[in-house]
Order: sequence, then structure tokens, then C-alpha cells
Amino acid sequence: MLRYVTTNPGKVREAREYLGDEVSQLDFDYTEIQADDLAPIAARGAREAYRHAGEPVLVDDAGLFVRGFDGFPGPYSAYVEDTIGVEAVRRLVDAELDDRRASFRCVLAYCDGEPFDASPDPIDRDDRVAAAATGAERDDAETEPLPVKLFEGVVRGEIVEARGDGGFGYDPIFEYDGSTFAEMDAAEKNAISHRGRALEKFGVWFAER
Ligand SMILES: O=c1[nH]c(=O)c2ncn([C@@H]3O[C@H](COP(=O)(O)OP(=O)(O)OP(=O)(O)O)[C@@H](O)[C@H]3O)c2[nH]1
Repeated sequence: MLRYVTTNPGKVREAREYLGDEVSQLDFDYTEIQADDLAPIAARGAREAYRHAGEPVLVDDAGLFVRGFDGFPGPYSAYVEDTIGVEAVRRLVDAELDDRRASFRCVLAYCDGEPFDASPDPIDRDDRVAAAATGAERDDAETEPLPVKLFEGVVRGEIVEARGDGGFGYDPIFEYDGSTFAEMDAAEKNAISHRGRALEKFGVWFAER
């Protein structure tokens, strides 16, 4: 059984659309290290979650990157949502920026304690290098870091006035091709979202493994 590691039920709903009953939620609050990139946070989380669970894990780290704010809130999206809130982010964009472009990014980190074959995909290889280069992600107890495989998905859109009541998090203020993510059902959102794209890459790789 594959454990999808998150405290966020919205992420699990979307993962199940792709991975079905092969996946169950592991509600485990792994340590989120401070980094300006999602990959090392997800990789470090996957190692910690695998040690905790002792079975294959998939960690999902995601965030909203506003172009005119150099990617803020990015890896700090959950903190910013919990503190000033989604509506305040939208107001900040309104007040400060003419350029409303933003992207959602999702990095999935898979760990089952086993090494992986070298990947021919340069994106995956770069991510692995980025993850491996972050000394901070090592546990004190760890001598050899566990291998982690990373999959990234990105979707580009715009920040708009809140519309719709589906989804979660920043979905109401993120517009893609005329609709906000909160106006889409789970299948529509998955077909084009950052998480859907990362899940699709993972699903293909996992099925061939
Ligand atoms: O509108 C959204 N549509 C999405 O599809 C989406 N995916 C992530 N997010 C937001 O980005 C942060 C992730 O933070 P995050 O990866 O640390 O997750 P989290 O704290 O929610 O749970 P956990 O998985 O860490 O337990 C949180 O603010 C989420 O609300 C999204 N917002």
C-alpha cells in the first residue's frame, strides 16, 4: 500500500482521482525545513515519513508562486494562508502589481528505501541533484540519505477576485483559462493542475517500476 503523506484532505481527494485505491492517507506532520524551493522540503519529508511509516510513501509539497513578488509566498504558502489568509494575498497583488501572473507548483517525493535507476529525464535528475545538495535535509541519525524520486508539476495562471467554492486553499483566486480552480470539479482541476501533472508523471513511472 502506498501512503500519501499529508495533513491536507484536499490533496488526498485529488490524489485518489489519479491513483485510486492504491493510495491511503498518512496524516503525518513531517518537518518542513526552510528552503526557497519545494524539492528539498519534499525530499526531506519523504525520508522522515518513510522512516516513520516503514512502507512506501509519497509526500506532496506545493505552493503558489506570484511572479511579481519573485515567487512569494512559494514554499511559505501554507504559513501565509494560515496567517494573513488567501484574500489578503489577492489584495496585495491588487495593490502592488500590474502583472497578475502566478503559478502553482507541486513536488511529489517518493521513497521506499530502495535505490532507483538513473533517470534519463533531465528535470528529474536536476531535482534529485537539488535535493541531494541540501545538507539541511539530513537527519542527525542519518548516515546515508535514503534515495528519493521527485516529480514536479506546474500550472501557470493569474490571481483574480475570488470565485467558486470547490477545491481548497488558494483555488478561488487562481484563474486558469477563464475559470478559477474553485469553479472546477476535481477531475477538471486534475486534468490541468500542478498536482495532476505531477501525479500523472508519478503514475507512469510507478506503473513501470
Ligand atoms: O488553491 C490551492 N490549490 C491547490 O491545488 C493547492 N495545493 C497546495 N495549495 C496551498 O499551498 C500550500 C501548500 O502547503 P503544503 O504543501 O505545506 O501543504 P499543507 O500544509 O496544506 O499540508 P501538508 O501536506 O504539508 O500536510 C497550502 O497553503 C495549500 O492550501 C493549494 N492551494
